[in-house]
Amino acid sequence: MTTSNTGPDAIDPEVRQELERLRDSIDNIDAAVVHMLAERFKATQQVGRLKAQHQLPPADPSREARQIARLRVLAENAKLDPAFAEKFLNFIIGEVIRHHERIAESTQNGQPAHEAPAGH
Ligand SMILES: C=C(O[C@@H]1C=C(C(=O)O)C=C[C@H]1O)C(=O)O
Repeated sequence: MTTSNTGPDAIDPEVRQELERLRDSIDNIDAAVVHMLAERFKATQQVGRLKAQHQLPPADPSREARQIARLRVLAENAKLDPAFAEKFLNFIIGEVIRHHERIAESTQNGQPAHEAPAGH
């Protein structure tokens, strides 16, 4: 990235200060999102191991439908686009199901369900 319309020289100092303040806030929110996602994946990995040990299927579409309905209401109340919230949750759930499939495979192969970081 050699060109940018937010380079320090081009911006009024007051505008730059406001931009920095907002970006600090965005950075804090992004950090919180990462930490919350890490906690969520820790919980879903445990669900995956439990399902594998008891031969339960990796995906549970009825649970997903309830989560999506609930999240859409939460999003609407929070003035967040419910379609975006649904897409975001589906993206995460898709990754969780892939993890559960992998845990089930390795459990069937006699390997202990190991503690790989989520997404690996
Ligand atoms: C975590 C679970 O497994 C899957 C993943 C889900 C999720 O990430 O919220 C929800 C339902 C399942 O398809 C579960 O069954 O609770």
